[in-house]
Amino acid sequence: MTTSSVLHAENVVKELGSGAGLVVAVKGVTLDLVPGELTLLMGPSGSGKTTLLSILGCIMKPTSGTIRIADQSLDGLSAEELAKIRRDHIGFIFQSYNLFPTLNALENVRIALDVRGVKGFAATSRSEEVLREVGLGHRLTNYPGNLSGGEQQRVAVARAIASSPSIVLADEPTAALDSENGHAVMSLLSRIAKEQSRSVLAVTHDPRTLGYADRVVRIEDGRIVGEERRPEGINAPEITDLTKRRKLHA
Ligand SMILES: Nc1ncnc2c1ncn2[C@@H]1O[C@H](COP(=O)(O)OP(=O)(O)OP(=O)(O)O)[C@@H](O)[C@H]1O
Repeated sequence: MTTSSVLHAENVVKELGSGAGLVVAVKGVTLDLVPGELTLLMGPSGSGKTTLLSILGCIMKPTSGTIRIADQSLDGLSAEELAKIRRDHIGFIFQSYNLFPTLNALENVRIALDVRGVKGFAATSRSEEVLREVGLGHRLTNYPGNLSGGEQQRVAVARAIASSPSIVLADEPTAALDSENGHAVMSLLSRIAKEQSRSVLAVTHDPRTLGYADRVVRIEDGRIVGEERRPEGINAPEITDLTKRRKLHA
């Protein structure tokens, strides 16, 4: 475990199914997430990416192994205690955005604060603030049906960061987006990691995302088979360019 690690997973194993259908989806994964980095988790279909993400996000308990988040071990915690860790430390972003269709952009973000006990004016102003941060200050009252896919995913990013989690987990965040919106969302995730010192981990198959990564972790058949660090600054020109484009489209 590194001293600055906000999440440490040690020798995590996850079995799914039972009897003849038993699958060992994760086979002894050790992984650290540190602030300020965008890490990509890449691997073929069925390699255990979503299962591992669910365990790191306290959605699923490992069969064995340990997870520490913000220096707290998750061993033996009840479902309620895990839910509290999740609420306090983790923001999620999904491939299909998972917005409520009957709530507007502001309300979709506000609801994430509401479940954390932030209500009233504080919740509204924080929701506006994060929607502005993701370039959607002019779309506060739009419903998901009246937003593009890229805009919906940016609402989902705003919702994920509204409560200032130290860890943001994203499952295929660009899979449903066209090229330009995919780049804009990755640029945003990179910015969230760097400027706000969060640990962002994104599961992806998408080669367009590579230029934004600080680190790429490769998983095959439930095991981490490789890890590369991207040289400092490799993505800087692209991000600058795409950030400008994002602003133009905002
Ligand atoms: N509920 C389950 N019961 C049994 N096996 C399961 C279950 N869920 C997933 N699996 C198996 O566990 C393995 C890992 O699945 P997982 O969804 O984590 O992979 P993935 O890398 O995210 O795949 P994809 O890229 O296709 O989403 C696969 O072999 C899958 O078939």
